[in-house]
Amino acid sequence: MSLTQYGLTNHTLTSQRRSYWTLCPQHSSFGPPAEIATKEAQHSVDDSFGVQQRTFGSAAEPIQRNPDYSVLNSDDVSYFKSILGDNGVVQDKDRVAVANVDWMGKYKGASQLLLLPKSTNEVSKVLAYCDSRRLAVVPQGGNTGLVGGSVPVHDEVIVNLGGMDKIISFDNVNGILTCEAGCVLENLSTFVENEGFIMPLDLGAKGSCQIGGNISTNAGGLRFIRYGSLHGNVLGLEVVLANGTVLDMLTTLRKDNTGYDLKHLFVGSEGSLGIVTKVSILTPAKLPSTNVAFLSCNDYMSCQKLLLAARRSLGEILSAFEFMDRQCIDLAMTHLEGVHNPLPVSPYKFYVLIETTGSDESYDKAKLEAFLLRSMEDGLVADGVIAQDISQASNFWRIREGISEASVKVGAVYKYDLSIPVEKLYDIVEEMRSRVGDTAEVLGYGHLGDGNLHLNILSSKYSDNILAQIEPFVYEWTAGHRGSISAEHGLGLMKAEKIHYSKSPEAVQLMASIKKLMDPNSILNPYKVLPQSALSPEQG
Ligand SMILES: O=C(O)CC[C@@H](O)C(=O)O
Ligand SMILES: [Zn+2]
Repeated sequence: MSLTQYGLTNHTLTSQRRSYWTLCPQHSSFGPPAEIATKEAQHSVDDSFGVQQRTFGSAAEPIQRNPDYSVLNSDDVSYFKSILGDNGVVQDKDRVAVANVDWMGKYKGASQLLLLPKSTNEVSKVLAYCDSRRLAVVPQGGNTGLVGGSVPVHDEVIVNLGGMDKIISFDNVNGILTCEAGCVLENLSTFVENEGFIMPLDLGAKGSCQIGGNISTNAGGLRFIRYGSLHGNVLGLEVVLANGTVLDMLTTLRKDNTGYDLKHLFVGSEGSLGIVTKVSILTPAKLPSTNVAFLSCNDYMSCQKLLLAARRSLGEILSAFEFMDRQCIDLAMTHLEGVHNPLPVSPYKFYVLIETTGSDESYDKAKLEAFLLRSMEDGLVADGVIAQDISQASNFWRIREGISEASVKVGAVYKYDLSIPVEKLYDIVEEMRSRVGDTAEVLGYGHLGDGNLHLNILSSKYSDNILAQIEPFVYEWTAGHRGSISAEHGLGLMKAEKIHYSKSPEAVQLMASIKKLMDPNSILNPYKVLPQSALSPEQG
């Protein structure tokens, strides 16, 4: 038995990951890619503003607009212009339309106003005003989310942070970056790499997503297995609260046990408690040797065993362990340009991408090669290839990172982002396949090393029938296995009413109390994260 392509050249694969979701050319620092934004309109029910929209992928009836919110008027617009200037207040229908819709074309609001603040002070003035007028606000970063969290549901004012994109400082002794929230992740990556460091997170949307949005959604991504979550890597934040108060928690200290660590409230609360305006984040040292292998396995049990073996054999140099089923590879080959299957000889059931990153090139290579040969001898790996150069490594990553992008090209996609104990993780994919039969294609992939499954169900168009096969089954099954219905994408609009599948009534009630304390007029990102019933005035 041997690897299809075996042996590494002297290439060191350091910056092999390119960005696949690019900046929106029209708006340079925010919004989904323009071609996606245009295509999105095909799925929307109604393109006109001010009409209640129905969003797809949720079995629930459309959420009614809360009549307690004020309706935007011309005095409001004049006030915003006095704070942000004419360029910071966008009413142009085409530009607002881009910000109203998520990149999948699934969630679409009816806002008539997009605000582009350039400083914390401007965000503070905008929020203080909106709070006093009770105008609802949706904070927005790169708008690459998957749960409808970053677009309005009705006529909320959109506050996009893309204009706040300055790097404030970099401590190159400790690797601590301080920057504004609107910095695009890929730009930060390039910046810190030039200083000899890397960002602790990496995701397919890096070319558009912004660090403030990453923090607000507690984005996980491809480096989680090695560097852990943003709760660990974010050292400090500056946040503007709903009433305009600026909360300065922008510490760069590694250790600080003075009272409650409030920053954690804003990591993952999806802009519902405040708007993140500045960030300090720990960046790990960039290591000189990176290797990427693309492998196939005949069954899911082998993938699991391979993960355990990788943890044991590769230890600290393991930096990614991603898996995808055959359906994902087929999808990627059909819809992504310029990629090829590195293992085309026979179709396997599962594919695994393993990356190692370390400081000793010959040691790292030898370790990975020995591990792969042993895994083949043990029957865990059916076939495999180690990237010989940067372009091969890019191709491997392009396949894995491109699945999400390819999935929206089919027509309709129902996306679920689940944490499930690894030994059960693929069971739900198979059960889902037998439920939907040939009415939809079911894909399973994700961050196996973190127990995070991305379950995508694809069909040519959205249908209530298919949705009824999926929900509530997917949530009940996950809850029954003590999993999480949102591993890394957040709850947004899609799952706000489903939180009870993963959190106890007491926990939801405490969250609602925190929300009411911090945003008593409920202006920040309404209809998202928490169920409407928990936030009603009668509750608490
Ligand atoms: O689109 C999805 O379902 C997953 C997106 C992203 O989290 C990924 O890991 O590729
Ligand atoms: Zn993911």
